[in-house]
Amino acid sequence: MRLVIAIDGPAASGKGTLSQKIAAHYGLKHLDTGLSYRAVAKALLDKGLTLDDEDIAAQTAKAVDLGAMKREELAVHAIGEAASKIAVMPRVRQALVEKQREFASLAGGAVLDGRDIGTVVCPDAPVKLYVSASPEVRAKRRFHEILARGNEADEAQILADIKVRDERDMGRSDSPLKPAKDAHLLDTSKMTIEAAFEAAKNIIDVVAIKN
Ligand SMILES: Nc1ncnc2c1ncn2[C@@H]1O[C@H](COP(=O)(O)OP(=O)(O)O)[C@@H](O)[C@H]1O
Ligand SMILES: Nc1ccn([C@@H]2O[C@H](COP(=O)(O)OP(=O)(O)O)[C@@H](O)[C@H]2O)c(=O)n1
Repeated sequence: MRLVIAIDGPAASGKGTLSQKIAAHYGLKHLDTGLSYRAVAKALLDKGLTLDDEDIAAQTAKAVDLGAMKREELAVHAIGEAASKIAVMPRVRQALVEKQREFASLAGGAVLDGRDIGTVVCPDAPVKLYVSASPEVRAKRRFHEILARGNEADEAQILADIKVRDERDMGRSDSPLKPAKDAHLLDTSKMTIEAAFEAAKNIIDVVAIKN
């Protein structure tokens, strides 16, 4: 069966963790589309280039190789912030969405996670999940994630940054973050990773049986 699973949600809601578990369980490839926006931002920052020139950002986006993106290099907090700034640019999105759709058309199906997978990248996906959690819970998760990597972090600052990023991601005119009309909503605020995975599996299995 060719199963495409679209997973969207705000920063640190747990969509990446859930996507990896779902991909492993169903034997599907996984693409974290956030990394592609982060790769553009990092390339610009590394070269000391401005984040607000759409021509330069779009050229950089065209050169992104989805197969070469490394989470360890791109998971830095500041790169996430910069990514959401270049992600408002339509021509950056166009270049990256083209590559993401190509990935989604992989023979055996795939799991993609991001902000616009169910609404723009794969609007025909048979399974769409919208993963959320309160800003406070998400800030705490990201805070512990940074500490676990051996780095220092300020939880209040992370919460403030998450709120600004939510506003930017939900408020932009091109492909704003929102649940697709046919998305299943999964609020993980009070769920463990395992409980969120079980809830997602129950939703996906119903679709998988029908197909
Ligand atoms: N349901 C959950 N309960 C507790 N921690 C979680 C849960 N889901 C994810 N996490 C943790 O929260 C952090 C952010 O999760 P991640 O999957 O990277 O979020 P996103 O991809 O939405 O940014 C990670 O450290 C992850 O282990
Ligand atoms: N499909 C996507 C994925 C990410 N993005 C942008 O890229 C930024 C970083 O995404 P990410 O998924 O890596 O961020 P986290 O949720 O891991 O913090 C987001 O804040 C969005 O602005 C997007 O616009 N569309």
